Amino acid sequence: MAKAKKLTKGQARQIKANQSKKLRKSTEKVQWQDDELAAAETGTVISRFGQHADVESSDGEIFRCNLRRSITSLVCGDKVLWRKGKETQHSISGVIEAVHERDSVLSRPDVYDGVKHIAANISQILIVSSVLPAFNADIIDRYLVAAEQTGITPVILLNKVDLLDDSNREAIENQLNIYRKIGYQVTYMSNETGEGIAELKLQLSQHTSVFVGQSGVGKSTLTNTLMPELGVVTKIVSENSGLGQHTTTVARLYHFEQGGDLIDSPGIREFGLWHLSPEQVSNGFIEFDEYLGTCKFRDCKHQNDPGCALIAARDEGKIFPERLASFQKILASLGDNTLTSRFND
Ligand SMILES: Nc1nc2c(ncn2[C@@H]2O[C@H](COP(=O)(O)OP(=O)(O)OP(=O)(O)O)[C@@H](O)[C@H]2O)c(=O)[nH]1
Ligand SMILES: [Zn+2]
Repeated sequence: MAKAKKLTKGQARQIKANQSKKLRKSTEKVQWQDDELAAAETGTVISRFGQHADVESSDGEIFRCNLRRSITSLVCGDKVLWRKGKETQHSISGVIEAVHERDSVLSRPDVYDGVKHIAANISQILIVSSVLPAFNADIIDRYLVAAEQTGITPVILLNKVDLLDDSNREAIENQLNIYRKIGYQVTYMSNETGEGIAELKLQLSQHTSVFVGQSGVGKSTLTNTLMPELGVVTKIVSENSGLGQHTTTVARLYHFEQGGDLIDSPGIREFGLWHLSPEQVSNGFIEFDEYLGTCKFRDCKHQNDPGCALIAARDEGKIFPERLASFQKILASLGDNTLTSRFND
């Protein structure tokens, strides 16, 4: 397990730099008055809408808040210092004063800002795969790369195991065993039979999680299985906010009954299909770490290049051929944007 959690030095540095930048920004600009400081409470942003955000107080009440102008970045999952307003105006009942340092942040490329943050303080990314649509290790690898880049622990779920049969079982199990050997946790489950659901509930408690994975693997069904009351909650928030449909497109944090939180939005579900750089792809294959940088040529493309350390490692049985093939395929696909272009516009 330890291996799956490991950050490359570059990733750790980047995360640290981003975090201290963020903290500096949020503390520098806030001029605290003593009475304001005394009245400030800690809360969690459960949803962000334009200039407003819904903050959940420590006792579980939800307050719609304005943001201090000094706050430059605020997303679902952020821990904040906030104050109740003196009176409620236009359903606004508080002010967010400052944002706590983030443990992690999910981001996506953005044409205007370079990078757009979408959710903070996630501690676990669950990559959902399934038997139908057909199990696809290349897509899992893309999600793993994206997850490793954030420093958040990825876990692999195989959903719809009720559809495993003699025609597909062996191939899928072999592939998933590769991930286990690399150090990833893999859970088999089914919304249909309930297999693995109890195990999954345990896995979700103590964490703020997101479900990612290609369309049709069963993310919505799974969310409903775990949170049958979710439909009701979404409806209440939509009605109160007056923002109607928009509320379902922004990220929102939900609590699991048995403990643990889920942050969900269509944007988050597509995480991992966004553009990746060759460096991110290399760092995302964690078991390649010790071989990277040791190829004969510095600009080795790891395809058919002479003296490629990755190819040598594969030939010596030190890395799985399936993973190297997948790595090569992802690298080769970075030029053609068929998978990423619709998320980059
Ligand atoms: N046999 C079987 N079918 C399932 C299971 N879980 C979900 N499904 C079915 O798979 C289909 C797709 O499920 P969704 O939950 O909509 O998938 P999704 O990942 O949310 O898809 P998007 O919303 O497009 O991202 C639905 O018809 C579900 O009923 C399962 O465990 N077994
Ligand atoms: Zn190489």
